[in-house]
Amino acid sequence: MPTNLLSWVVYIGRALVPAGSQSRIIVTIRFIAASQLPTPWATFTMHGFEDEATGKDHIALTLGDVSIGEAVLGRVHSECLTGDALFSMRCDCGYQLQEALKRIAAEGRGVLLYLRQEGRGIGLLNKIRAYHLQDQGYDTVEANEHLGFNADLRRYDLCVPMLEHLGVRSLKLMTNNPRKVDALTRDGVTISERLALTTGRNPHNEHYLSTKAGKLGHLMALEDFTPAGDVESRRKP
Ligand SMILES: Nc1nc2c(ncn2[C@@H]2O[C@H](COP(=O)(O)OP(=O)(O)OP(=O)(O)O)[C@@H](O)[C@H]2O)c(=O)[nH]1
Ligand SMILES: [Zn+2]
Repeated sequence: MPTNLLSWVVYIGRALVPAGSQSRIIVTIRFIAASQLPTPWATFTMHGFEDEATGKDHIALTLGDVSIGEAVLGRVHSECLTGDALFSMRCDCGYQLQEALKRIAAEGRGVLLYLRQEGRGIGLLNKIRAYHLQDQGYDTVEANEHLGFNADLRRYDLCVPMLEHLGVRSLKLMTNNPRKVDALTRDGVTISERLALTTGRNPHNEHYLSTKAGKLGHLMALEDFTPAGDVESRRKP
């Protein structure tokens, strides 16, 4: 129900009841505004949303008409400030983000949801604490657990109202993470296909990638990866 010209409620009061629990998480996503976003690969439309429940801002980038019937090439990307913005080679996030945008540009049509759930949901400062432990030999899962967190605290229920707002009905999802596919599907997102996104392997993230495959169930082998380029080539179209 619109409240004013720039800001209207897309979705209110979606109740999620986890199996075996009486707790209810209310998801409230409000569309705020949209603008053009030129990038080296294409000029996307950037749609800004606010999650009233958490106060977090989330973004969708779209290219082409994503509201027509067929499945849309898509990426659901969780924030990684270090990898996405600061060129970190500890993980593969920045490389995946760039590759996803390139593939959407090549297809001429697609959507990327950029979710502000840094550090698999534990936040930036706790991710730095986890990295400190990893510097001492813990792996990415052990570090989270040592800090008292589960390995992955992300949620995907907020994707549904964002995709509904954009008119996207089905995704060809770029991810190596089958648990992300399951979680999205459980939350009501239709995924017609999973497409691997194996890029950015380098000497600093090989152990991290192996742990994701071994402990977090990511469907990838190190041999599948295209190597990371240098910083210059990461920024070129
Ligand atoms: N807690 C923690 N979070 C991390 C670490 N490395 C990356 N992240 C966060 O992990 C999230 C990305 O998750 P990944 O496990 O890399 O990948 P995914 O999203 O599950 O799967 P893909 O779709 O294949 O990328 C981002 O929010 C990063 O900030 C780490 O060592 N510890
Ligand atoms: Zn990362």
